[in-house]
Parts: sequence; C-alpha cells; structure tokens
Amino acid sequence: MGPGRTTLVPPPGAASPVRHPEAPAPGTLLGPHYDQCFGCGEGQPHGLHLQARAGEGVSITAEFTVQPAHQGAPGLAHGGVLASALDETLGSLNWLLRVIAVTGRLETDFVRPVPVGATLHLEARCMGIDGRKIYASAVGRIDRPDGPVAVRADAVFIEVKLDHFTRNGRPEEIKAAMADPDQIKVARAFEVNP
Ligand SMILES: CCCCCCCCCCCCCC(=O)SCCNC(=O)CCNC(=O)[C@H](O)C(C)(C)COP(=O)(O)OP(=O)(O)OC[C@H]1O[C@@H](n2cnc3c(N)ncnc32)[C@H](O)[C@@H]1OP(=O)(O)O
Repeated sequence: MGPGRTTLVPPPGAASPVRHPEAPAPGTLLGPHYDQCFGCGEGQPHGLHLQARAGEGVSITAEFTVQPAHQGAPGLAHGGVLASALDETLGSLNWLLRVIAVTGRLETDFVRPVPVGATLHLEARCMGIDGRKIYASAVGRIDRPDGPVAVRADAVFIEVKLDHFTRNGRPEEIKAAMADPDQIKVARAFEVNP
C-alpha cells in the first residue's frame, strides 16, 4: 500500500454492517437502480444487464452472462467488464444498508478467463464500516454458484450525499432519472435518509 492509499481490510474497531430493517427479503430480485446504468440498466443494449438479488445479512448474489459485446481477447470477457460486474454487485450492497455510496477503491484478481456465453455467478458481502468507509468483498464463479472462481475483488465504498450526483452529474440525466415512473427505482437511486 503506497502513501495515502486506504487499506481494503476493515480496520480494528470497524463496525459490523447492519442490514436495514426494511431491506428486501433474501432472494428478492433487486431490479435496476437506473435504466441507463451500464451494470444493470435495461436501456443499455451493450450493458451487463446484471441481475442482483438480496442475500442473507448484508450480502448480494448476482448473475451476468458474457455477451459478444463484452469481449477483450477473442471469445473472452474483457477484464474491465468483469471489474464492472464486480463493482455493480458490490454497489448493490448499498440498498441493503440504505446508504448512498460510490466506489473509492476496487482491487480485482483475475483468476480464470471467462468465455463469451458463460454466466458469471457473483456474490458480494459487506465486511465492515468505518465512518463513511464501507468495506466489501466479492467473488465471481463460472456457470454455477459453486463453479470455479474466475474473479475476486476487495473494495472500499465511500458514503456520499445526494448532492454528489446533483453537483457532478449532467442535469438532463438527473431530471430524467427522477421522473422515472418506477418509484422503487427512484427511491433506490435517490433515497438519502434511512
Ligand atoms: C443519479 C443517480 C444516483 C445513483 C445512486 C446510486 C449509485 C449506484 C452506482 C452504482 C455503480 C457502482 C458503483 C460505482 O461505480 S460509483 C462510480 C465510481 N466512483 C466514483 O466516481 C467516485 C469518485 N470519487 C469521488 O467522488 C470522491 O473521491 C469520493 C466521494 C469517493 C471521496 O471524496 P470525499 O471528499 O467525500 O472524501 P474525503 O476526502 O472526505 O474522505 C472521506 C474518507 O474516505 C476515505 N477515502 C476517500 N477517497 C477514497 C478512496 N478513493 N479510496 C479509499 N478511501 C477513500 C478518506 O481517506 C476518508 O477516510 P477517513 O480519513 O475518514 O478515515
């Protein structure tokens, strides 16, 4: 770890994550948080269309099938796409904690190549919380929930307020997202208070 880098392991004294009392029941499909999200949005033809479900405690399971548009090497998933799938799965933990947080650091191990047509079965878990820092880890396995491990990641997400998006995002997309008739999606994207 170089100077100024945050460790990816919760420090001693970090709090255990607490599942929000109104978090969706384990097994519930979460659905996209934003139609245009590259990770989960239905409006992105070449997106991952990743489908995430609430797990037990503060954990998520997710699936994504590698499409021809996701290739790096011929017939194989691009590493950045696999990192996106991990990022999206990890980011979905926020909905179980009911916080808004963005990825600060994401460290990925690429263990096995993932062919086009394979389905990546992902699992993410929150490991601890220290102030605004949310520590989480994820793993992705090929074709089965207990299939061979292809990717792993450790990450720190940083809790932010809604103004992170309104100050930094483009107004047209923010307005459109807020006007989404699917109020659950709007709540997932914009809920600030637990
Ligand atoms: C519009 C629709 C809304 C959608 C909502 C749903 C979103 C879902 C999206 C899903 C998509 C999937 C998800 C995505 O892809 S999210 C997209 C990718 N991520 C980003 O774009 C984030 C860009 N970075 C920033 O905006 C700022 O740097 C942030 C907000 C992260 C921190 O800037 P801020 O000024 O606020 O921070 P601070 O200086 O007060 O520090 C606070 C604490 O945090 C620690 N720290 C800081 N930075 C880092 C770091 N990089 N690594 C590790 N630790 C870091 C720092 O040491 C300090 O700790 P301590 O000293 O307290 O111990």
